[in-house]
Amino acid sequence: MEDQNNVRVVCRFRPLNDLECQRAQGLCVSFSDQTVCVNSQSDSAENLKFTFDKVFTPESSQEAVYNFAAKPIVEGVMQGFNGTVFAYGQTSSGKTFTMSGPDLEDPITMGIIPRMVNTVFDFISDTDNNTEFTVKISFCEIYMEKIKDLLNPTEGNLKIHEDKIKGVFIEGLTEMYVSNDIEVHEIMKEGNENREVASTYMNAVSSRSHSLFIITVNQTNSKDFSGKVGKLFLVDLAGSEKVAKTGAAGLRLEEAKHINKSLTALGQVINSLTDGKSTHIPYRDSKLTRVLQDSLGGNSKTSLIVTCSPSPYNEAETISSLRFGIRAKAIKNKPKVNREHTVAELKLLLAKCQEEVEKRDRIIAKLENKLKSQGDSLLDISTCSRQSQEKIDADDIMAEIDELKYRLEEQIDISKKLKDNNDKLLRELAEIKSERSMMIQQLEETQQRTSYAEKSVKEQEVVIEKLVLTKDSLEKSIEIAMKNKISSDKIITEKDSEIFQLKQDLLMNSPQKQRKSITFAVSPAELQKVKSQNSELKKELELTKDQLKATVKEYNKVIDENEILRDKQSSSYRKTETFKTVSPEVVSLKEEIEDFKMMLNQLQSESEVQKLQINEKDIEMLKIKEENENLKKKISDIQGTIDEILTTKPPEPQIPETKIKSPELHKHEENFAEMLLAKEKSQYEEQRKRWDSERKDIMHDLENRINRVIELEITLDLAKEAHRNLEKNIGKNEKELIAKNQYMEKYISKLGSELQKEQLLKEKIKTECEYNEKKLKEQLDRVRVLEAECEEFKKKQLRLESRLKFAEEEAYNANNMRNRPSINHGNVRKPIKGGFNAERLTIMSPIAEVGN
Ligand SMILES: Nc1ncnc2c1ncn2[C@@H]1O[C@H](COP(=O)(O)OP(=O)(O)OP(=O)(O)O)[C@@H](O)[C@H]1O
Repeated sequence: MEDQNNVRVVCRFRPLNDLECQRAQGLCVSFSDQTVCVNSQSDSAENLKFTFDKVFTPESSQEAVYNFAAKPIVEGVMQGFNGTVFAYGQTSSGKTFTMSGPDLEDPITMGIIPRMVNTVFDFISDTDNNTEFTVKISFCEIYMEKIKDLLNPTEGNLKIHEDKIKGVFIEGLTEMYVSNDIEVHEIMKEGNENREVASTYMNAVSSRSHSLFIITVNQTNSKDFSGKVGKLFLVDLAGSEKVAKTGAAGLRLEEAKHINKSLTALGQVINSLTDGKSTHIPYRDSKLTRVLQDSLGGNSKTSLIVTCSPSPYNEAETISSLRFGIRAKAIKNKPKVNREHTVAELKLLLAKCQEEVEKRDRIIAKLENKLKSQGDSLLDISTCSRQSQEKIDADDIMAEIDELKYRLEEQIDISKKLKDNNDKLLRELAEIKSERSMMIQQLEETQQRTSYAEKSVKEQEVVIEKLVLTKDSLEKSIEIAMKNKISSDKIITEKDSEIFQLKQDLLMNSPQKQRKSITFAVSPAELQKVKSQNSELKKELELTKDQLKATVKEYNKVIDENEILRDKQSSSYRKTETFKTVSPEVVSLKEEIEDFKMMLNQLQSESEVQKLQINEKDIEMLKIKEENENLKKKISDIQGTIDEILTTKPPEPQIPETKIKSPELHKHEENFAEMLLAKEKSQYEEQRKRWDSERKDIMHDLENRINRVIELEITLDLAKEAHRNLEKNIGKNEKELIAKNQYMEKYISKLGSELQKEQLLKEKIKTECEYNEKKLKEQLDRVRVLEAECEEFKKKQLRLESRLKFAEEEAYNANNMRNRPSINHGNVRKPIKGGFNAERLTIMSPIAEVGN
């Protein structure tokens, strides 16, 4: 039964919402039964008219929409056709409202899907009990080009496949057997909770994916074992949206891009299907079009509900949706009943054929016998004609028998194949079972290892925490030690400079100033004071040094002068000697005395100057005692010489014996000589007195100087002692500091090495941790893989079990064709016999098992 069938397209307008009421006044559309007229608000645009199979106004009920747009489709499904109902429209136009409705169980507001489910079960309950039904449901969504199983959300990226028997299908999609509408509602609710929805400016609960609700109805007639299967696709498309209006950003924007892209692909498929010239239909451009391949231009009865907003605010989107609907209306599908030839049905057919063959064989045999008994002569024309007629019949029958034989052979082949397949499946099942037990064992081992690894990771984490704490405290200690070291270094440097300064001062400074006891631990103010004192002492020392130099210079000068004086004295002495020996030369002697006097005067004046100079310069002498003694000795020599000179009587002038002097002349000469002598004597006395006083002064000065020298020597000794003490103290402190420093350095190096060790340990633990984490991750991944595999195996096993049971059932059915007892396969399949009306809403069976 094949027919060309256009896609039924209806259009539904929803009431205005709050946003639209705020944005614009009134409606932009007017309706008739099948026509929508868009009264464009913009001056440039002309009014547009669109004709559909039906137009539903904002006042239209859910039931009305269902009855027109969906009920015929579900009725077709119950006859073995494939059916599709899908809703298309801009975001917030009412697709979900139309397909699901706000309440699945509210008879007024429930949408197309729950109504269809009701229709399916109504149909089953209204059918006589010779037909057995199984109803399976699947629920998935296409979100960002990935197919997610809403009944098993762990399956997030299912693949689409196609084969000759099944057509296009989603591999691995969960199919649940259901036996009543309440179960379906429960499963739907569960699936809806897994859907991707989000709030946008346009819709508080906007679907961000295309959802597909699939109902598969299998029916088998228990009389003729004929079977048929109808598949119903109920599609709630995601809404096309203008990003500016919905305010989509980030993930919402990505979703919007995918939604719009797949809807464009849908539009292109519809264009290609309807333009009359395309040879290629781009079904593979998106998952949506690929899944809906049969619904669009294929083996399906399809209804499209275009949902629209009547507001001028959404005029452009409404026009676009209406255009889409108009194009879709032109799609022609080729729906056909999906018959299923069960083994039982075929065997029944075969048995019938065999019966017929046997019957015919019997007739032929009878005829042949008759022929033989009557002989060839009895054959007349009429017999011939009857025979020929019978022969024709027989030929037909033989042909039919041949065909039946051929079909029988085919069925035997199929049965054989099924048996082989069954055996293979059994073997697979056994393998899977053993594999599964191995995997469970592996899983247990892995879990054990994982728990060990977790435990060791925890322990290591504790160790790391402790180490981190130790490291922190060590770092703090090091910090403190470093600070101490820095301050110690600073103190050492200060002390070094102080020591150096003090050493310098000690070398240069006057001991007097250093009498003060110098302690090591001086305050900065004291230090400053000491420094200033030191500089003063230094200055004083410099001055003293200069004075000493000057004194030495003067001393040398005095010595030189004394030398001159002695030379002069000796020359005077030599002259006196000459005077004694040469009395006749009195005149020249007088002259010489005059010279001498002058010289003495000069000496006197020079001595005066010297005295003045000595008095003026308060020079301190740094001379060792020997030099003083020498000075004293020299002075005493001078003194001796002077005394000698003074005590020595001048030689009496010798009168040459050859020349006889007169007594008056002689007396006169004697008087003159005495006078001269007295004068000279008084002069000598005077000079001696002066020299005495000078000597006294010098002696006094010398004594002072000696005292000063002694004093300086004492000060020097004290200073030396203080220096020694200081050195001792400094040495002691220095030693302490050095020891302290060494200790600190040792401590720091120890801490450093400990820290290094800790860091190495930490690094080691870190790498171990990383390694363990990696291992753990690997193990977890492995566990996950194993779990997934296990899950997969479980599923496979279930599928195999169900297939096996199905095959067993089929085999059993085949063996008990005529007297078939009813089999209840528990939770694998849920065969529902037609006419179960009384039980329908009262029995709440457990959610059916997965099947494929
Ligand atoms: N015919 C209607 N009567 C009353 N309210 C409606 C109707 N159609 C839609 N609504 C309301 O409009 C809002 C948006 O509807 P819905 O969520 O079904 O839009 P949608 O097309 O599925 O949007 P999206 O594409 O964003 O998922 C909902 O609050 C819904 O209840």
